[in-house]
Amino acid sequence: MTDEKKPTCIRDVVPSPHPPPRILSHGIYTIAYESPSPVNWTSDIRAWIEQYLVSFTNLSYARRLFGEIYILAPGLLIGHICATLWLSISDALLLFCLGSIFNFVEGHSSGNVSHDSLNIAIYGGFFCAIIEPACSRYLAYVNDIMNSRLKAHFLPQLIEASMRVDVSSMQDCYTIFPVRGHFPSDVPGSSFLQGLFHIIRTTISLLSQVAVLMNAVLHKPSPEREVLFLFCIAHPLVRWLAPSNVTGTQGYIFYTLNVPFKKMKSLYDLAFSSQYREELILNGAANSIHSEYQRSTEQLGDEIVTEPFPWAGGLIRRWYWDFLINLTLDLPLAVYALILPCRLSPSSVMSIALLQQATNRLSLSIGEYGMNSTSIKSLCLQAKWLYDAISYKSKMPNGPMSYPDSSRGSSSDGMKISFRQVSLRYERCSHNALDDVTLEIAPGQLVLVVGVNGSGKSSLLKLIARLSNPTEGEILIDDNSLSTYDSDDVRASIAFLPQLPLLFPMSVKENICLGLPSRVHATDEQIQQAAKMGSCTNWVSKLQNGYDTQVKPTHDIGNGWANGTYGTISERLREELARHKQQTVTISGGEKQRLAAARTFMRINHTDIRLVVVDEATSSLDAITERDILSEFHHVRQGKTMILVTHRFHHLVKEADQIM
Ligand SMILES: Nc1ncnc2c1ncn2[C@@H]1O[C@H](COP(=O)(O)OP(=O)(O)OP(=O)(O)O)[C@@H](O)[C@H]1O
Repeated sequence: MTDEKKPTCIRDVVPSPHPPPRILSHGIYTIAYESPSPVNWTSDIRAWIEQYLVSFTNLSYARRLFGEIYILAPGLLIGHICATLWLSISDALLLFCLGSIFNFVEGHSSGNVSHDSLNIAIYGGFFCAIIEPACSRYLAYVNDIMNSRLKAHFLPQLIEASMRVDVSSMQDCYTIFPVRGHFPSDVPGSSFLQGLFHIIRTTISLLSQVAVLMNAVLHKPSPEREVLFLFCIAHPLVRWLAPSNVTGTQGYIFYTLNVPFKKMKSLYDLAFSSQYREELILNGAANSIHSEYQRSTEQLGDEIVTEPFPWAGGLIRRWYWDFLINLTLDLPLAVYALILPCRLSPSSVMSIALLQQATNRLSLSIGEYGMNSTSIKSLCLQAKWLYDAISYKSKMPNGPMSYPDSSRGSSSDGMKISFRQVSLRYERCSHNALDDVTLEIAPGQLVLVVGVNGSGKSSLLKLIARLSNPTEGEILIDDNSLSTYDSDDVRASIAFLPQLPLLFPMSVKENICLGLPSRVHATDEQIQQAAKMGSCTNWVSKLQNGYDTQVKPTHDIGNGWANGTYGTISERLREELARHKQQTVTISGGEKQRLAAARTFMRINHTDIRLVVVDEATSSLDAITERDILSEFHHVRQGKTMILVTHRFHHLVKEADQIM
């Protein structure tokens, strides 16, 4: 083991093979984006084909996901498709009805009137107006049910996959589970489905509107037809070409190194977050927060702090794009009059009115299309991410051997542990946490591990539970390499009481029973016995709901929106909200350690434990409780190896078989 606490980890700087990004400034923020590479037809076409082929491969994931969703809710999905199709064409139908009404007005002025088409247009318009909200409501209803079914189907699979992720890989959780969001609002598969329907709806909607418009335009005499045609395509074309921001259509990142701003952000968190309040008051810092904030504000001055999003200043696309968009949308009448000054007739005016309506609707549809930039490619990727996440394979695969196995040398006295020149270096660390460790622990031994802070005691114990693999050397359990065993079996044989035990957001009872195999259903007596061994009985009896008290409430309540503003609720509703809030219990450090000890005893009492590890788990306990708990561990030692890490070891020296 290394003897002294070394400096904290540093990240190795790896030179990037890519050209440096382009940099923009926006107030306190620096914006970095990649410039589009110059056009190189051969490589561009090859890249395009490669991309297409990749999308094509990923298409199978999308097909699979869609098939799975169909099986979950066939009737609802078909209903969803029908409602979406109707909503897709309803704008075009309305446009068609409007065109018919204009035709009627035109015909009226030229004496060529058809009342039938007028009736159809009026009834058609009414029908569309009634059906559209009904479809929208039906879709909202279907989405809710679909989301519940998707959650019930995919979340257990994702949770199972997540539990296969080892400790160090879990730090990249967002890379492994890009489909995972906030519970319960984000539903795996839902954004895929919504994206798919969005593409269907906007594409059909745009095509049908353009078709209706073209049909109207093609019936006009030349050159009126050409001018109208120009207007028809000009606005959609400009909107399509216009970049969404000043970096073009490129993605970008932004960051700030502004010191006063960062300080203001921290102070803001301190001022409004409940977790710091007690410490702030105790440290007498509560009164200085606002003056510190004031000072940082003055240092920051008039700097722009608005985050650089495309709709904020500094990132907005060049002014002429907006000018062109408005020109093609709002000024057809003026341009029309300019080009055809002597040709204006009542019929032309009708055409312009129709055109104006149509371009407005088209503009809305294009805006909707652009707002959600889902593409078939990204849908396929989403489906791939979901299935990749579900089929995640651990970086530390389980070995084939079950544990314990008496035919392979597992003694009934407990676990035998051997370290052969083991070193451990954590990822992105500059120094070893353990250096060339060789040790031998016989079955049933009581071993004390002592050492200065940071010398690697906890790391050594975590290696035995295979929370990480050694960088060098080998660990043997019962004379076989640890990696040849099924890690779940080995962990099931270890009761590990960690240094900083965590309480889980469950009841006291569930906290004690966590870790029992699902086949074991603990009775109240068994729970109370474990609690007694962990010295919990006294303080649990003082809790309002005893063993059913929720530790760390989940706070699954909240207030909604009123007139578009969050949180504007009356005093009466505020009281009602408070009434449903779960009571928060304050648990001291020592009580946490007792509860964790009770959990360990529960495992020891009801599962086949062969190694007990207690990693400085009594540091917050008073002397009497520490003695009681350690003597309980002593009572259950039979048939188990036991490793204790402690700084207060003198009274244990007599009983220890080994001191490391
Ligand atoms: N997950 C981790 N990632 C990176 N470095 C770590 C990690 N865990 C521990 N270390 C580093 O490894 C070294 C050994 O830590 P470890 O917790 O094993 O020491 P310890 O002897 O148990 O300390 P203490 O007595 O304070 O509990 C320390 O330098 C620590 O900073």
